[in-house]
Amino acid sequence: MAQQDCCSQPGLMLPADALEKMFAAAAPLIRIEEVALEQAMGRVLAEDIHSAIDLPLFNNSSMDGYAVRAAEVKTGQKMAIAGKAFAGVPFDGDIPAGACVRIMTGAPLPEGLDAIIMQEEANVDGDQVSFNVEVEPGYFVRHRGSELKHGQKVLSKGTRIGAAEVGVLATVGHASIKVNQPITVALFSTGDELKPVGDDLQPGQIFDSNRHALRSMLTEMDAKVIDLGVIPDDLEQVRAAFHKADELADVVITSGGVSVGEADFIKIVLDEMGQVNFWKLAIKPGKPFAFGKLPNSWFCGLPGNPVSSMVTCYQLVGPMITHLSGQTPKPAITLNATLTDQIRKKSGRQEYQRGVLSRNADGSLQVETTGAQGSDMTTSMSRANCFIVLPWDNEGVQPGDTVVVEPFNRILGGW
Ligand SMILES: Nc1nc2c(c(=O)[nH]1)N[C@H]1C(S)=C(S)[C@@H](COP(=O)(O)OP(=O)(O)OC[C@H]3O[C@@H](n4cnc5c(N)ncnc54)[C@H](O)[C@@H]3O)O[C@H]1N2
Ligand code: MOO
Repeated sequence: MAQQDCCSQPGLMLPADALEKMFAAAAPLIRIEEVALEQAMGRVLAEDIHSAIDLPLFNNSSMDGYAVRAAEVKTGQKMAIAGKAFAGVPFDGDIPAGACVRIMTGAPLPEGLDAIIMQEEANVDGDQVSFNVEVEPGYFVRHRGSELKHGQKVLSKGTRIGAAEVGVLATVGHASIKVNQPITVALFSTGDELKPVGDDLQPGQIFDSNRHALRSMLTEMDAKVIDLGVIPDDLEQVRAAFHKADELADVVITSGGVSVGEADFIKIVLDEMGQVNFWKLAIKPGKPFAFGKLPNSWFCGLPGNPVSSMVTCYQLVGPMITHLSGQTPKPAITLNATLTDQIRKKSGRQEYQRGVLSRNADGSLQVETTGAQGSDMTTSMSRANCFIVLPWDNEGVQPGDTVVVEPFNRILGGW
């Protein structure tokens, strides 16, 4: 806060301060339900998960080969093969002294044997085998409980369940789990100029692209999106859309009409129906972002310029949805990279330039901008794989300067 008091635009917050205010205003919406493992992907755990079993559940072989008593193996000396052990079909016969068991990967280690010799080191001769190596007890054995003990915590409440977590849940035998209900978002675009994609365009009209891009981003945030379409620049219709959205969802998100123009009704209706917590931030693009409270929901008003709407959705709505969903946030990864081109900038707003991050032949990271950075240029987003983040007090950077980059996460098609 001290920074912006000094030099950024008076009264305008930086994104980190805005997020702090949003999180302080809105408590997580914890509504627990039980879902089957098949429906768990993308949900947030409402409980700690403990393993119901030791893992591995039994001593088993990590190689195809021969199970032996390590002390009995002498290089080149023949041993009798007492039988076979397969994954799912254990060997349960007697194993005379000096004998071994043919074993496959994942098969339970027969009682009394303590090591595995891989088959590449074995020389089979009828029902006997000799080995090229001698081994210690435990060799190529995966021991019961070596990964996890029964009752041990494997996943924490607040974890977003991704593919790896689904794998863990299945491994430890959880067929269903308690999760938080998804955050519902009602989304609409505003603007007389906006036509549905695919319609014929009259002079001055454009396709409503923001709603599609934002719906896609929100879906990647694991929100349940209620798409309310395009609302014309008409105070009554904007008001009606707000009421409907507020009835339906936890969060209402609009794009457009949030600036200072004569057809910008968003802030007027927010003021009238609820409260404006803040409006305008010291960021570029995305300055006119609005956050507030409606009777039943939280409100985020995104600027109409396509890039501005996506940047504010990523930088502000994303963390807010994570917070509301009860998820433990993962820290954003930032990297230092050498800039290849010049960026002109004035002090006052934190900028999110779109960049392409790559590795040089010498192994160092470099980043170039996607070119012209107009906030109407959607392709500047699709060509990028990162934001080049220039702090509010930066006054331009030159080729060869080190800059901070934020690689896109899955919400923008990244990792
Ligand atoms: N006098 C000022 N004018 C503007 C300011 C300002 O501070 N003073 N801020 C500028 C900035 S920065 C932005 S960002 C925009 C945001 O304005 P709005 O949120 O009111 O957006 P609109 O005026 O409705 O639209 C802006 C632009 O984006 C196009 N648009 C809108 N919705 C969509 C959509 N769903 N799909 C595709 N494109 C969309 C719209 O046609 C306009 O071209 O205000 C500046 N003005
Ligand atoms: O914030 Mo506006 O997004 O600079 O075009």
